[in-house]
Amino acid sequence: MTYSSSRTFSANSTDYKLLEEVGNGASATVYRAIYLPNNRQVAVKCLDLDRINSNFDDIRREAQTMRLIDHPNVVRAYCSFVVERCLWVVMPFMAQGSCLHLMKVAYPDGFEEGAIATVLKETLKALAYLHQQGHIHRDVKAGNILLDDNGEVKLSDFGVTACMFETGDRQRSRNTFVGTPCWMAPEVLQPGTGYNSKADIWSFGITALELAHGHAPFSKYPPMKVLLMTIQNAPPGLDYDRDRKFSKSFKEMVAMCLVKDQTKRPSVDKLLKHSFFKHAKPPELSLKRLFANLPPLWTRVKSLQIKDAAQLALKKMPSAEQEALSLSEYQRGVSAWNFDVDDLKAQASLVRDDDDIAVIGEEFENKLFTCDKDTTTDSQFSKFKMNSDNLQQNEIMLQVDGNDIPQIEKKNGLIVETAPSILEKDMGTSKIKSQPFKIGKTQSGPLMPGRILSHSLPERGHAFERFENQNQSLGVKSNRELRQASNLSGPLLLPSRASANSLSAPIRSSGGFRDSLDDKSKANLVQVKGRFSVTLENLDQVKDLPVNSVSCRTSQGSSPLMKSVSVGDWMSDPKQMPSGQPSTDSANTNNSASVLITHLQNLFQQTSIQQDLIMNLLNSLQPSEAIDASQNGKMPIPCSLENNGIVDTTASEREQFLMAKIAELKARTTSLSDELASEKLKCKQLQQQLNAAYSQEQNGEIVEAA
Ligand SMILES: Nc1ncnc2c1ncn2[C@@H]1O[C@H](COP(=O)(O)OP(=O)(O)OP(=O)(O)O)[C@@H](O)[C@H]1O
Repeated sequence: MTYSSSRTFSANSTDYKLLEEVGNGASATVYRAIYLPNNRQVAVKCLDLDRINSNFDDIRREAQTMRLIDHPNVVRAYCSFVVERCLWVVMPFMAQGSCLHLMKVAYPDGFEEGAIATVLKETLKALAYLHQQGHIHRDVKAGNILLDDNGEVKLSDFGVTACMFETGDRQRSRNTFVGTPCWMAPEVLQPGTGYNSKADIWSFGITALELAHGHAPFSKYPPMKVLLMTIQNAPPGLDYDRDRKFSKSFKEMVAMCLVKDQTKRPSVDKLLKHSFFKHAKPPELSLKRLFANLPPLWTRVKSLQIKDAAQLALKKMPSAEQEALSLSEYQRGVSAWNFDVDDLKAQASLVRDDDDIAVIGEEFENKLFTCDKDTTTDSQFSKFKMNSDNLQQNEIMLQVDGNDIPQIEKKNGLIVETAPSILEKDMGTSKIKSQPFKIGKTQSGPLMPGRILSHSLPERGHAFERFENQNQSLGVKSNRELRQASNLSGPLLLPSRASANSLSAPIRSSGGFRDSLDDKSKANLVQVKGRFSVTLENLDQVKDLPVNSVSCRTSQGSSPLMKSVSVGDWMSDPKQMPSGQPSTDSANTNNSASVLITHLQNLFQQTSIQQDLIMNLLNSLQPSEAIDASQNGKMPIPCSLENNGIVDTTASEREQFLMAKIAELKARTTSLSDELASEKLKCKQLQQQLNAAYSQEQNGEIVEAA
């Protein structure tokens, strides 16, 4: 494939001498080069065909488009041809590189207003030309605004440019999804909306902010979060206080571009008439001084690369440090009694699957965000990897679904947090009318095996509240209401054992379930205390636990996320208990005292932890929360029903009901706490006795040996 717009340049790679690298993009490396036949300096952009998503037709279109471009403010392609697995595009060399590069090197906080006005005005001229020709650039950003030695400004990179006239006017509103998240207009991010050249105006506004601050708004966030923020948040702009140094007309011009409704954005021609551009100086006067004292472009690029490499090396921490970080994150999650929803959001935002990306906006609450190691880039997934690697085959999934509360799951069978409660399901149906509080059926029941101990539910309620406050516009409110219903009045449910790191191996829920224990479990029974039975069948597991550590909170190398949701998960389902350990009787004196001591030490620790957990739960279950929630209109009426008046229960009844449930839950938790306290005491005494027995036994052995 060869396209040449000028006879001056051949499509023969041997005619070009590639010199220094002057830029590196997502899909290409750009070199300064010499065209040997006439010794002219050019830039050669080498697009790695294996790295780019576009198919051959797209690439050909790109080359064709560039070839036809002819405007002083647009970088044109002299010619393009394929060399091995690369497409070479020969262009004019822009000796000062991009505005982004310049900011990185010398203006980290952005340019001053005069320079910005000039750069933007020249860029607008380029856009005016492109739009006139029927093109949408779709990738307007500081990295694509190039500067030459004389201050000339050119818009470059047609990697994602599409020609609106390709297949007639119908293509004016395209439904494809390409570009760079930070600069992308809301309508581009929302599938099915369709967009047109006004998308470039939004990107232009973002570029204005980028030039003013040195970075684009939201640039520190991962892509998915940027998408969400672009759709959900008010448009970014120049701040009255923070951006005091900028003129009112600049602020006004930016605000005009960054209007979410694309039809309300000005055209390029209208923008060019804005007062902000009226006094913009010509480039040679305004821009040359920006790079007057800087070394040549390639030297700057090189030193930037070295700096970046050094930073990258710093980030690549040894595994011990990673573990320490993992530990600290884990402790943070546990001590705060929640998992940080912002973290979850951040992780949800690491989604790479385009299908998932394209499900934002109005449909948000019905969509699934999947964090998948396989479909996420290494850097994006680094945190996840760090967290989940230690859980071996398990992956974590965050779901946001219309019917389900956000769920954390480990794939491959080990469930950390499962499907929504019966209540949540039921409340979404018309059954609600006759059984508005079906939860009552379960809330006072026994500890349920195989389900979740929602030890952090109140906190999670708050956490999700934060999350949902940000998502009100997306209609997630109804989900919160459903969730809170279960949070406040749901049964105290015990989960399956989530992982080997679960803190409560030796304690099993029994109580009313004692009879249901299988024979083997009964044989292993050491002690029944209230709702709990202590068996010896987990002795091996218990031995694995660090004897002198405070708790599994300090165990290293596990997922903070997983732990923060799994701490306090209690083994409760006899069927799910690991079996195969030798059956032992509680009175079996064949067990050596040392093993029992170890066991009891661990038991003691476990009990302390459980007690801590319960105390925390108690502390977090303040009735005032429920009152607050009800006053804020957050009580559990599903939106769909609330609006059409099917639900006839008044707010105060619900409030009373939930208050009663809280009180009940609190009472049950208190009793559990008491039981644990007494268990703890008992363990301590047993331990002392066994310590004494052990030392006696040792003394006896020594005497015997003597
Ligand atoms: N003609 C040119 N002259 C000088 N430098 C250039 C030229 N073209 C590109 N560069 C430099 O190379 C960098 C990367 O180029 P370009 O943006 O075309 O690559 P890309 O892979 O398409 O990037 P992205 O997809 O991230 O926009 C630019 O930011 C700029 O600094």
